[in-house]
Parts: sequence; structure tokens; C-alpha cells
Amino acid sequence: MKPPFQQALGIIRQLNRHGYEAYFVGGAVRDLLLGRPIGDVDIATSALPDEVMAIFPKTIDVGSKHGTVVVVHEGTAYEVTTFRTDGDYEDHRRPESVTFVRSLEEDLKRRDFTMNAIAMDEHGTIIDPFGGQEAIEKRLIRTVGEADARFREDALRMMRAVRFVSQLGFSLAIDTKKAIIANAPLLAHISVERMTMEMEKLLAGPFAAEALPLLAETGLSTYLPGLAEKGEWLRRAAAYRWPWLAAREERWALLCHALGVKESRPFLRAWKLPNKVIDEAGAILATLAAVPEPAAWTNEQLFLAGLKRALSVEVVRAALTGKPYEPQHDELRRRFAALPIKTKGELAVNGKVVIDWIGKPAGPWVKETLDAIWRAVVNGEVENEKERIYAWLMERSRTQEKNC
Ligand SMILES: Nc1ccn([C@@H]2O[C@H](COP(=O)(O)OP(=O)(O)OP(=O)(O)O)[C@@H](O)[C@H]2O)c(=O)n1
Ligand SMILES: [Mg+2]
Repeated sequence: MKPPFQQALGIIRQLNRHGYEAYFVGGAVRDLLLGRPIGDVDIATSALPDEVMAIFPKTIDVGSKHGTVVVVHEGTAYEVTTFRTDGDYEDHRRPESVTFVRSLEEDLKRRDFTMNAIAMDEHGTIIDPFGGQEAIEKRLIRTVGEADARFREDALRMMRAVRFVSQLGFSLAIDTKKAIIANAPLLAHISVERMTMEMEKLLAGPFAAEALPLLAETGLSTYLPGLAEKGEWLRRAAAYRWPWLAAREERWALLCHALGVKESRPFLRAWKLPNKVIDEAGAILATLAAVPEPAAWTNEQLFLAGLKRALSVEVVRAALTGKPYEPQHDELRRRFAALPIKTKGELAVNGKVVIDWIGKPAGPWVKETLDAIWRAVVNGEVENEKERIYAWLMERSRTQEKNC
């Protein structure tokens, strides 16, 4: 058996030895069949949470009420979840209570999509009662059983469907798509945080250009933060090279640009993103506007942006225009390396030195003077050396006096 299943096999065997059924389930089995990199390995079992905790020496009760116990096995944590059907759904979010069942098939039946409802036993045998493998072969995202019911249970599944389109390049099965269109308003019951997690996976997928217009086509965008009026823009977002982007800040910046968002801050705040992401995406957009083409970077702009952000700006521009970003990146790296200083901290003088030289009490003039100094250094007008800067500063005040 392949890693990482091999490492978790001991848990399945141990449960089997105690007379319980146990299988690998969910995304890991799907990704194994797809030949994709495998994420977290999840295990489903007929053993009740207490029974699981009694068998394994190291367990963490992360939600035994919902059936989930974390088993720490050879240093790795695995979620082991008792076969269950979800109880009553309130507000179309995941349920308050669950009912434990003793059959695998009942457990698989409550899952979202057929490709996610496949199990694998300790011998690597696939158990696929709902045609998940067939859906994978046909590259289709199809709900297990009645689509309306699956989306009413947890409305976030509709976002998951479109996110899988972006990650896998699959299509939505006709009935599944129809049900999303019909149930899209239920998304209003879902917390922004959960929507944002799906949106970030969607934006990072290799097929984001196909998934974004689908948000508009299905009507989901009507219920997403700041996207209600952006249907036409989302359709046009298909033209951009989303997979070229490497960081979440770049993706959110491109989304703002692609949607014609005038003020990125309130838009990104509505998605409840961390301030660091909001700030960086805003800074990328501001610099993109200030530097209208790759050849237009001044030394000062490059210094202020720093190399990392400058590269982000060019990759976002490239994603918008479709022109390759490598030549711009090479040029920016070369120019940044040639800057005499990379940060203001590297300046040979500081505020205290300048106050000593000029002999005036501290005030806004200190920052103004330091700004003039780093600009002169970055532009090659003066060497980053104390005496040279002193001479340059004296010369500057002479000319300034003359001009007054
Ligand atoms: N709203 C949801 C979320 C999850 N699941 C089920 O729980 C499994 C694990 O959920 P999760 O890890 O959230 O998703 P994955 O499908 O594993 O996707 P990823 O690769 O992003 O983890 C899914 O495969 C699916 O069977 C579900 O039925 N409904
Ligand atoms: Mg998973």
C-alpha cells in the first residue's frame, strides 16, 4: 500500500483485530484514485468513539459527540470517525447531532459527492457503492443520491462543488448543477469563514478560470461577499492566468482587479481575511497602479516595494495581460541586487546623527531629511557613507538657502 496510507494501516488493522470494521475514506481515497498528491488520511470505523479511545493509547477527543477521535499513531494524528448519519439539519449548516450507525454504506450515503464517498479497506480493496469511480472516469462531480437533499443538509457543499471544478477540472453533473442553481440562496446561512476557505481553494486551483464564471452561472455569487453585482466580471475573469499566481495575497489582488473593485479594503474585509493579507493585497494593487508597465519601475518604487512585493506586482500584471512574467522577474532581481541599500535600516545615518549635524530640535524635518537621504542614496546621487552623506546634506542646504 502506498504512503501515506501505509503509515496509517496499523490503525485499521488494530480496529479490525478488535472486531470492528475500519476503512480509509474521503478525500485521500479520491486523490489516490486520481493520482493527485494525497492530503490528510481519514478513517471511518464501526467502533464508537469510546471504543476507539479504549483501543489506542494516544487519542485526543476532538469531537466525540460528532463521532471523531484523533488517534496519534507513530507520531502522526489521524481523524477516526464512527460510521454515522447526520441528524437533523438546522439552518442548512452541518448538524448539531449525529446518529451512529454500524454500516459503512450508510456512512458513505450521507457524504457530498460520489467521488468523496469511496472507501478502501486494509487490503487496498475499493468499496464504491455509489459509482464514485465511474464519476471520476467521466470527470464529473455528482452528488450522492438526491442533490437537493445534499445541499439542503449543508449549503457549503455547493461551494465545494465549484471548488472541486477548479482543483480537478471536472464538470458538474447536470442534476447537480441544476440543484445548485435552485438552492443557491441557502448559501446565505453559511458563515463567511467557511465560504472564504472554499474561495481560497477555488482561486488556487489549476482550473480557477473555469470555476469563477461558474459562480456567476449558478447564482452562487449573489450570496458571496461583494460578488452580488459582479456576475459579468466573474465571467470575464476566465481570461486571466490564475495558475501563474503563487501567493494568496496575489490571488486576492487579482480578484479585486479582475472584478473592478474600487476599494480593496472593504471588499477583502467582507471576506474576513487576516489584516496581513488585506494590507499586502492592497499594497500590490496600489503599486500596480503606480507602476503602469514593467519598464516603468523607478529605483525608489523598487526600494519601497521590496523585491518580494515587486515580483508579486509583475506576476499579477502578467496574469492580467497573459504576457510571461519571467523576463520582468529577472530584470527586477537584477535591479534590486544593484540597489546600494535594500532597507532604510541599512542607511549609514539615522535621525540622531542628522539632529547632531544640523543642531536643531527634533521635529518633522528629521523624517523629511532622512527621506531625502535614502532617495539620494537609492538613486546613486550619494554613496551610503557618513562623510559623503554629510557633504551632500551641506551642499543641499546651501542650494536650498540660495533658492529661497
Ligand atoms: N460538507 C461536507 C464536507 C465533507 N464531507 C465528507 O467528508 C470528507 C472529508 O472532508 P474534507 O476533508 O473537508 O474534504 P475533502 O473531500 O477531503 O477535500 P480536501 O482534499 O480539500 O480535504 C469528504 O470527502 C466528504 O466525504 C461531506 O460530505 N460534506
Ligand atoms: Mg480532506
